[in-house]
Amino acid sequence: MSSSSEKVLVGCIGGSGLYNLDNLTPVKTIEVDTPWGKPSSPITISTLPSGDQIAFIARHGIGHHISPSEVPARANIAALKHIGVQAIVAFSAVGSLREEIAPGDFIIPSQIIDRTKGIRQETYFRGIGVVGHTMFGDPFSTQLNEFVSPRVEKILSEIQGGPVKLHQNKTVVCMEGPAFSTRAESLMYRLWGGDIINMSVIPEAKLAKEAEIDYTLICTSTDYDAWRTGFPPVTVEEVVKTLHTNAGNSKAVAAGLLQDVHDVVAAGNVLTEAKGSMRFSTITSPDAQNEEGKKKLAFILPYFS
Ligand SMILES: CSC[C@H]1O[C@H](OP(=O)(O)O)[C@H](O)[C@@H]1O
Ligand SMILES: Nc1ncnc2[nH]cnc12
Repeated sequence: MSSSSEKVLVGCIGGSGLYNLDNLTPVKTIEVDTPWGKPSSPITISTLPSGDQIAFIARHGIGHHISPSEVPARANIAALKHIGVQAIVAFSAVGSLREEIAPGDFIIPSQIIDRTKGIRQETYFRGIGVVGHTMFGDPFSTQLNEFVSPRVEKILSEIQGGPVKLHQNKTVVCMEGPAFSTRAESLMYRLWGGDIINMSVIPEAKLAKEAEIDYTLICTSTDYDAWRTGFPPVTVEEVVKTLHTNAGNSKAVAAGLLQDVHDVVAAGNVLTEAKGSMRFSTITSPDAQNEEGKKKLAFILPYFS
């Protein structure tokens, strides 16, 4: 446990069912305006028992009024980066494409198949006169995934009402929604190698890469989507059945994990890949970079100022 500091190094994004971390101690909410608009919700700053602070955003807004295609992901990621966040632990409710991933299980994916439809604002590098191509072969922070996985596994093995199973190194399909998949699509995703499905990891993970933030996604399974013959396809009613238990378990995981994540970020010698990575992804020569575009980028990447 570290000594308390004022810096907010770690952000948490809550998904369906996870609209607050009320098992931590909230100290204030802050409104951050970004060049890409306002985040989904005010940012709640809470303290961990050590006194260290973490930042929380509800992806769909408090009360869940923002549909997956309309989440202001650029503002969410930019606001967190701007207040100092270097690592994000995000949560997501997902459907299972595999028999062995049961409702209630946790999953930490390592790969993504993007099935969004091009209607989301998925990059900071468009229309600004600065061209950047981020590395996305490993869409999550491999270093942060490696750091959190054993810790989440331990927390889930000891959790009240548990143990709860953790699956690692899985592939998440991100669909556009808001309607759920057809049976044919669900079967196709299985053939493609998809293990779980949601509507939110794209563009969140991509934008975190562009903002040089280590990003990991902790998923909770709520249903078997639409691929199982002889069973009805997923409905919101079915998702909601496990959402409450999953949210409780996610809060316990967050409480048990975030101090360690804060400490490893503060140590500065383990999560080494993200910082400075976009310097090498920008192909526009410095003298050709648009000044207004650079100003916008400097909100998240100060070396553009
Ligand atoms: C309520 S079912 C579909 C909805 O749930 C997931 O949300 P989140 O990833 O924010 O937990 C999924 O991505 C869809 O947005
Ligand atoms: N079956 C499903 N498809 C897409 N997103 C989901 N979130 C939870 N269950 C889902």
